[in-house]
Amino acid sequence: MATINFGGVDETVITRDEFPLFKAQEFLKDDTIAVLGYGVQGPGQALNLRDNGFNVIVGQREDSASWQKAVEDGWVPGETLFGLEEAAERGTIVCYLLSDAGQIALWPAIKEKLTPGKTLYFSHGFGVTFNDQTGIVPPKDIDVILVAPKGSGTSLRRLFVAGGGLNSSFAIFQDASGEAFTKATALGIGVGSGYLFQTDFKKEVYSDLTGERGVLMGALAGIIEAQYQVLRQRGHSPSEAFNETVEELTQSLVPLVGENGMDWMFANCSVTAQRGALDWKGKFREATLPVLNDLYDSVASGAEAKRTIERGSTPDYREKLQEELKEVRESELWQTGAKVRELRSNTTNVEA
Ligand SMILES: NC(=O)C1=CN([C@@H]2O[C@H](COP(=O)(O)OP(=O)(O)OC[C@H]3O[C@@H](n4cnc5c(N)ncnc54)[C@H](O)[C@@H]3O)[C@@H](O)[C@H]2O)C=CC1
Ligand SMILES: CC(=O)[C@](C)(O)C(=O)O
Ligand SMILES: [Mg+2]
Ligand SMILES: [Mg+2]
Repeated sequence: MATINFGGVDETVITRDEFPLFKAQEFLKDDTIAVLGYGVQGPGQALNLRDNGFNVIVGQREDSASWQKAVEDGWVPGETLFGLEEAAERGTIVCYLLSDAGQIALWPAIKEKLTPGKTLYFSHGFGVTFNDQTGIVPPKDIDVILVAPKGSGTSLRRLFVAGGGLNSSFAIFQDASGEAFTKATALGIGVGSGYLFQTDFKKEVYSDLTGERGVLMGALAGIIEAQYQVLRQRGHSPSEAFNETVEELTQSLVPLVGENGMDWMFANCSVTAQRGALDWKGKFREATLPVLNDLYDSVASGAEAKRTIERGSTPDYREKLQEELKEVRESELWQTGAKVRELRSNTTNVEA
């Protein structure tokens, strides 16, 4: 366990240097890790764990497209791929990676399989933190832990395959065995994280729900729509509005932020751009602060959880989501994006 100073604040972080993969393999060598759910996190985590040498099985609804995907990924029905309840029965560590609404529906059946000595693993603090709404109250005689990769399961897998990894936060909710901490560490290293940041279930879910509804997804999508709309209404062409709102952001500027911070991105832009950005960022901050505070209140009151559960529990929730995504995809903004993406000059400089 290392103490690392982040901007003046000390935090606890576990690193792969102090807890190498062989130690994780040794610690979990007698365990069967059952990954329930094969949506986005399920495949990422199950495949990384399998490739890292752990005993992994997958549980998924038999009549689903994801079952087929699991078969294509090399999980063998009756050997390493089972129905949800059977996988939970066989696993000593049950990774509950159904959608947060799906976890509620399956809980009564899965709870029965969580016999003393087993471990229940989440990648989100949702089910346990909002248990007044989810009904997810784990039995007292099991370990309950969390490892939450800080990104999409798709990235978790892609970065692993490319030889890297994605960091995770981790937390302990219940330590019946006295070994929950080591177990969470071993699993975090197992799914491919090089660094594990300690948190608790409530902090994980509050920050995660705020982040994805805010800057990471909701605010990003909203502010892009707003700027595109202004440029279009002021007479700019779709390609010009898109290039100045999205293409330059994703292709040029955000990678520079990721590489070396905001001031580095600024420093690689013109003095004119820097002057304007420094003058305007305060206005944007003040304008969005009330919205972000509303958002946090809505997360903390349980209202976001309530809405997620209600909307996610209707029989046609996937179709409805698809319709909403289709509307986004078919908007002028994102149709322009599709065309602009085709024109990326990836190969221009290598052609004769
Ligand atoms: N999507 C991501 O990359 C991330 C997800 N998480 C967390 O990981 C967990 C899993 O999330 P995702 O992979 O996004 O889930 P998902 O929405 O892709 O669903 C996972 C699986 O649950 C199944 N499922 C959904 N409703 C069901 C029901 N009523 N009965 C039986 N099965 C059902 C689906 O068929 C699918 O195989 C969640 O707790 C989520 O918050 C955490 C970090 C990132
Ligand atoms: C990818 C991730 O970490 C999110 C955005 O929080 C999620 O998919 O829930
Ligand atoms: Mg997240
Ligand atoms: Mg999330």
